Amino acid sequence: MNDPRTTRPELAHDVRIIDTTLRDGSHAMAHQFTEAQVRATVRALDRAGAEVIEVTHGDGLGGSSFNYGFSRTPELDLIAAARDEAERAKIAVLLVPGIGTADDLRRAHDAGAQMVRVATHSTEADVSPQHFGLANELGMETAGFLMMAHRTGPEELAKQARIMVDAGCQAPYVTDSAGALLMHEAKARFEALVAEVGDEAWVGYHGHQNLSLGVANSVLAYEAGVRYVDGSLCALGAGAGNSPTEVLAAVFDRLGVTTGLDVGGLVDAAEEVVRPYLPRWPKMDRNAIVQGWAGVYSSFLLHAERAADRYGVPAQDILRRCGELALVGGQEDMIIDVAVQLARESR
Ligand SMILES: CC[C@H](O)CC(=O)C(=O)O
Ligand SMILES: [Mn+2]
Repeated sequence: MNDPRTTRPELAHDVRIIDTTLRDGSHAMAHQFTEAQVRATVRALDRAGAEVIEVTHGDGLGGSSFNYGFSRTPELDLIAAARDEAERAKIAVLLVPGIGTADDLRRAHDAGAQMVRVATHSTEADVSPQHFGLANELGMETAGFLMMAHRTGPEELAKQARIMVDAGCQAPYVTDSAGALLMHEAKARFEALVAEVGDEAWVGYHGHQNLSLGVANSVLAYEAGVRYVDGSLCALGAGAGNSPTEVLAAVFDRLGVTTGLDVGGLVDAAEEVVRPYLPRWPKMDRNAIVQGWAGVYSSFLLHAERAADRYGVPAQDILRRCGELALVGGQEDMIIDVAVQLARESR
């Protein structure tokens, strides 16, 4: 019988930075990327040495919908455009089982995607095996997001990573979707995953800047044996954004940790390519800080701000209530319920 476990890819550098400007950044762009923006961003990242560039609707394949927000440009067109522009970089897609389907993954692969990151809530890895199986059949590289990792302790998170790796995942991730992990909490999770699967798979870290700890946690991650680290140009991502790719490259360079990235090229890409199309610079404003503080899924930010306008209640109150209710990714429709409830309570 075949061992379903795959071998992890060789690393070209000490750490592999995966850029998610064109996927997590889609949340901050309200999913309005144009093909021209995607092409220009891929070109700049590719020239600056990016090894992997993720391109998908913010909520992953199939995310373009009433619940999550419609894409301006079909994601398959964006994936194909990215593939067309990238001379060296691999194009990755994200898939949340239940939002995206096996057929979405086949179509993304046909459009040029070479890697898939399968994302589940941090206690739900058991919904991922069929997608890892398909990715392995298609010959795609794989990674697995254990989302909202602050809500699951190190030991349980490591067990979830084990489920993913046994299903063919090459790199399970500590995914700090809420940007809530304090440094000691992040470190404990990195160490637990590295101890559990580190002989067979790479461990990854995906950070958000809501409490301004994405870059610091990335350094701790590397020190703990994590080898895939996510970033976004200009931090473009949900909530206060992701760890900025250009800052990660500069910090790792100062530490003597090789990434293969050209810091100057990335700083230029951030300023000259991404900054001009930013609807707003992702930052630690009141609502984003509340997300990190209350442990709320970063992707809820724009949904909560829209509900705040519509129902006349502060977005920060909506977000705090989402935290109290322990809502998870996929429960975006509950944000409206929360806003309606808060509006009633304030009458
Ligand atoms: C599935 C969407 C989500 O944005 C994935 C992610 O980046 C996270 O959980 O932080
Ligand atoms: Mn994210």
